[in-house]
Amino acid sequence: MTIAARVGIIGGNGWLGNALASSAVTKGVIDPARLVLSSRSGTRGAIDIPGATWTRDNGELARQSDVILLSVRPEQYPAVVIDASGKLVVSLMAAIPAAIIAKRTGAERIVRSMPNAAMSIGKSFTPWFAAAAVTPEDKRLVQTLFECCGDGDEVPEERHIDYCSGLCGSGAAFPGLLAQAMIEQAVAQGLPLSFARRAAKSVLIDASQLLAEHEDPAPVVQAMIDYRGTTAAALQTMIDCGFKTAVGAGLDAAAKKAAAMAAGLTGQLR
Ligand SMILES: NC(=O)C1=CN([C@@H]2O[C@H](COP(=O)(O)OP(=O)(O)OC[C@H]3O[C@@H](n4cnc5c(N)ncnc54)[C@H](OP(=O)(O)O)[C@@H]3O)[C@@H](O)[C@H]2O)C=CC1
Ligand SMILES: O=C(O)[C@@H]1CCC=N1
Repeated sequence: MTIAARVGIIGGNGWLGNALASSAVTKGVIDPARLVLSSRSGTRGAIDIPGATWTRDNGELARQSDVILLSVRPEQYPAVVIDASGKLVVSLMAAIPAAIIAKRTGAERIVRSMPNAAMSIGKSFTPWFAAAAVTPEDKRLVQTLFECCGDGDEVPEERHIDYCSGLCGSGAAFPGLLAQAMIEQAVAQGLPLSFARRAAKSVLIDASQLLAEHEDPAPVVQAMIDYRGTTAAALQTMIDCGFKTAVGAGLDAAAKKAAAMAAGLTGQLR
């Protein structure tokens, strides 16, 4: 699908906004002549998108766009004042509820999404929630857009997006934490740092592809436990030490942080 609508991205020079814009143009999904990007400072280190229009004026961007993506940080959103009445607004922002976006923009067709940092390498799985007024055609557009940078899927309730702040948005950082823990342990055992880094990254980037062959990771883990060897000992000990509890607490913490960020901004978002 190519997107015929005019698309505007507020925060188009940022990590996610710029990744989405450049992937959509590179894949031929958006014609750069129908793309407007805004920021306060200009392109500033962003990937150049020949043919796209840059502006510092979000009002102008809104006037020139049928679909408006909000890709500023939550704390920057109070300064973004636009009239998007009758338009589709797609938020990439953590924390900010759809009702607040609707009230501030005048739009009824609101989508909230939760990408992750891997959008910059075309590998973000991006869940999205659509408010009641969003049309089936809007939904196809949103899914097409997110497929430019990986994949996506609709979630039935808005609260799932806040939960996905941890599962999907923050989740991209979890393998790094596991790698770091493995490296620190290996170095403590006297292995050279460069060796430990190669070993941990190989496990997390290459060996993890074992999962790609299975829809459900549970049989992969179970097969290792059933083998009753060193891997089973490692896995069971990690589980007994609270691995699953720690993961659950981390996911809950991300969702709670999203709620706290939203509550902290309430006064500024009237
Ligand atoms: N990065 C991530 O891993 C994830 C981020 N998100 C969400 O995505 C959103 C974007 O994040 P990310 O791309 O990382 O953020 P960045 O800080 O990289 O990008 C935000 C951009 O917005 C621009 N900006 C700020 N204020 C305005 C304004 N008033 N008008 C126009 N542009 C403005 C900034 O540029 P300038 O200073 O030049 O104006 C900046 O480059 C956030 O809300 C975040 O919660 C969600 C999931 C994962
Ligand atoms: O860390 C953050 O706040 C952003 C939003 C969700 C994931 N990353």
